[in-house]
Amino acid sequence: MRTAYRVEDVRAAERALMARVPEGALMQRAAAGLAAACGQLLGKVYGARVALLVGSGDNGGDALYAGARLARRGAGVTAVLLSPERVHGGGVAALRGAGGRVVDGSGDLPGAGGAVLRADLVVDGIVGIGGKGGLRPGAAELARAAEESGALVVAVDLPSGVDADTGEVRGAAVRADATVTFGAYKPGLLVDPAREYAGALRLVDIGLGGELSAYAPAVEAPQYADVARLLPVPGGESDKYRRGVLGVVAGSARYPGAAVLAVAGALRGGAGAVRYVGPAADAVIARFPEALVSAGPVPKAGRVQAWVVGPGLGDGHGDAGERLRDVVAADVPVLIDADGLRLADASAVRKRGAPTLLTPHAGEAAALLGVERAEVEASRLDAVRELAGRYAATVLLKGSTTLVAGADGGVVRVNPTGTAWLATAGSGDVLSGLAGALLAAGLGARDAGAVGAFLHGLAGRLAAEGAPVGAQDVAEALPAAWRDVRRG
Ligand SMILES: NC(=O)C1=CN([C@@H]2O[C@H](COP(=O)(O)OP(=O)(O)OC[C@H]3O[C@@H](n4cnc5c(N)ncnc54)[C@H](OP(=O)(O)O)[C@@H]3O)[C@@H](O)[C@H]2O)[C@@H](O)CC1
Ligand SMILES: [K+]
Repeated sequence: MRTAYRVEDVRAAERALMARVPEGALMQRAAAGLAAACGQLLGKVYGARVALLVGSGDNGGDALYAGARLARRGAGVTAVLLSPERVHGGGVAALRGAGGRVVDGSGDLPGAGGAVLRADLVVDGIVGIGGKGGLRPGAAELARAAEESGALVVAVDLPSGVDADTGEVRGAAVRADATVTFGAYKPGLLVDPAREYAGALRLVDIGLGGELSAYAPAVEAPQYADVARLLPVPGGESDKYRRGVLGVVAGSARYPGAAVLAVAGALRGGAGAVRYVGPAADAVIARFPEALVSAGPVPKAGRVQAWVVGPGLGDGHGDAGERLRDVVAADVPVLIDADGLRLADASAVRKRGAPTLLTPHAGEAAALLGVERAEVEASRLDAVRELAGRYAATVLLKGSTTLVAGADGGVVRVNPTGTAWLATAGSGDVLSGLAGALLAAGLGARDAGAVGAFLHGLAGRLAAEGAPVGAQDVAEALPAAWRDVRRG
């Protein structure tokens, strides 16, 4: 797992560690890691033009000490100070001692902007975990100059202007090609919209690991090995029931395709068998003769270990409402998606005894929360936690960084395999069948959501290879995604 910790926990761990190491040692470790990363990105340090954007806190101190190291290796380094009267004194002295230049960036001074515009590399040390809100005007102007310069931009600890804990970007922020972060990832580096500003991530070990083990991460991103451990690979004793039989209530006369895609996601995603219940039975059986289909009712469908309900149900007219109620009342894990989210009775969902997994996209989450879609997109971590609490359910919030939160308020999983090519009609139906198959195989709701999102993202990438794909292609690529994960 790639783990990210809350700022207050990082700070507490730093305090504990600082009490045991010489003064300034942590900043020197940070600066050494930062300078090494900058050197690698530049390729050739000697003769490179480097501009440091230096704020008044320790984030600026890191930039100054790293700048001094680059200057000693022959780079031409200019520090632009946003508040010359409140700057890290030791850092300025070190830079000057190494032959670096210092200019006043607090006013409208041509020297400051010029240094940024001419730079090969801009180091963003405006603000780190001490930041509040979007960048202030002077800092925002320098961030714009950095973007216009075409230089490589390396953020120190965090891109300045993004919220470390929530991933929110409320106002101007630095857009970095790479972010060198210290001690631990911060949640905002893994979650959009902030993640998009961070570029490639590099973690510098400053010795915080032991102290941090006292805290639980706020966010974690599963890696290949984590997902491989959770894959329900059949053994010698497996039969279709042991692998998991999934019931699917999806599709309508108007939207039969949603049923076909959900069943495709389940069968390609590892279900031992799928029982489809609803009006799209003919369409399902025509495409998947291995599916067991019936028109209903749900209680007569036969034994299943989990249900998926919702994709393509439409407005809930006819028997659809009854099928939905029966599934919500079932004593097995249930995944509710799409129209099912809108139509399900919230109090019946909350009262369920077996695990529940809700899989809204931002628009659906916004409707459930009674806020604008843009608000959910701006504040995805808050939104997914809030929904999970309200529904006493596990919630998978789809999007560029898909999130999975449990009702217990614990660590939120973020999926690292997403791709914009997955933003295509029916792709969510495939995910619901896939994650439902994982529930039926016995994974808990958080694991089923996280593993489903990981495989779905990977399948999307494999199917797309940089070109458009349809949802069926994504379903067809699921076995390849499985193989990829098992190979590591
Ligand atoms: N502790 C450690 O062991 C280690 C810490 N390390 C480093 O220290 C960093 C944390 O340093 P920090 O606490 O000094 O805060 P920091 O991020 O520099 O920001 C505070 C300054 O920013 C300003 N400011 C705030 N909001 C702003 C805005 N929107 N736009 C513009 N300015 C804004 C704010 O101004 P003020 O509100 O005071 O006027 C204040 O002056 C951390 O990220 C890491 O890089 C490493 O060396 C490893 C060891
Ligand atoms: K920064």
